[in-house]
Amino acid sequence: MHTAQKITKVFITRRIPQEGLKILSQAGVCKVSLWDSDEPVPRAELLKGVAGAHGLLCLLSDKIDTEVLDAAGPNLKVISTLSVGFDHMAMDEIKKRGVRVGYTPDVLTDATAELTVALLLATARRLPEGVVEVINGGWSTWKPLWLCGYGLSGSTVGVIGLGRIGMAIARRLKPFGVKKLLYSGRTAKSNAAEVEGEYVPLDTLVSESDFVVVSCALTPDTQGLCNKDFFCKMKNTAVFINTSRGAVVNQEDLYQALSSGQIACAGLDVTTPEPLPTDHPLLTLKNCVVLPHIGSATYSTRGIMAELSANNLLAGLQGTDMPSELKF
Ligand SMILES: O=C(O)[C@H](O)CO
Repeated sequence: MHTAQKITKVFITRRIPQEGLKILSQAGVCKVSLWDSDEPVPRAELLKGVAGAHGLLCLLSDKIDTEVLDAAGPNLKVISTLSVGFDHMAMDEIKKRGVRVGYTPDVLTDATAELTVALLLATARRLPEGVVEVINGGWSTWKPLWLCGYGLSGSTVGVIGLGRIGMAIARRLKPFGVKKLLYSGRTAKSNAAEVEGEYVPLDTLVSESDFVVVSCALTPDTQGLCNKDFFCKMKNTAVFINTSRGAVVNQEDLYQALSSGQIACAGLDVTTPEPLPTDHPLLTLKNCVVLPHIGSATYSTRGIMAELSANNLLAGLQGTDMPSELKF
């Protein structure tokens, strides 16, 4: 008599790079169903797809809350997110249910730091405005006072959150001739000496920096951190950059700060919501550069993220050590 073999089920919430899918199919230990689209899985399909799954591979844009966990049911052993951020998941509920979580730190640090530097320079030196002027005929001649911006040489840069990505940003900015590098966060960092980083209270960072770069995780402590009070303390000539999570910023307050000249300009790779509606007031401002959350978007980084999230998932299914397990 045959005993029916228990099938290990995995649900993947989006089309992901082939590198990850290959690892899962070659492992031959699970039956994968995939929401085979570049667009987000509709909620009803997510709830259906996850039902009875042992493993879930999700993205930062999927809200993994009690409803999803209930829909998955008691089989669920592992959630692997294709992201370093995990603010989209109800961690308390996940912990209560004993579900392990994998994520993708380190592998996207360089790409995200690179993008942050690119966004900072594009914003401070007004690159998008310049490109538009060339296209629309606004470039009449070389003009001494036209399209001037702000340079890094001799400046003070303040990094909020000198973690893996914050450090990588600081390392890249220093060679531009940054005079002083301030940072703030929960604790002083022992490796800050490498970038001559000075640990200061947030207020000091905000009021003394020419460039304020937000690189902290979204937590209850950092939600809405960059608000009216914060922007009022910044210099009128200061540049504000956020590549962490949109909800760290109060966008109405940022709009006021930018439109009133309280601060010089802002570059955002993250917003609330994502995507930012095309009629959002921030998009009417010339001194605000908004990117569509592309910090980690290099071909190679996304491939490596997919590999890591597949390996995390397999380890979770098999009860072995994950390459990158989130300890919470
Ligand atoms: O959390 C992450 O992984 C980033 O925001 C995406 O690049």
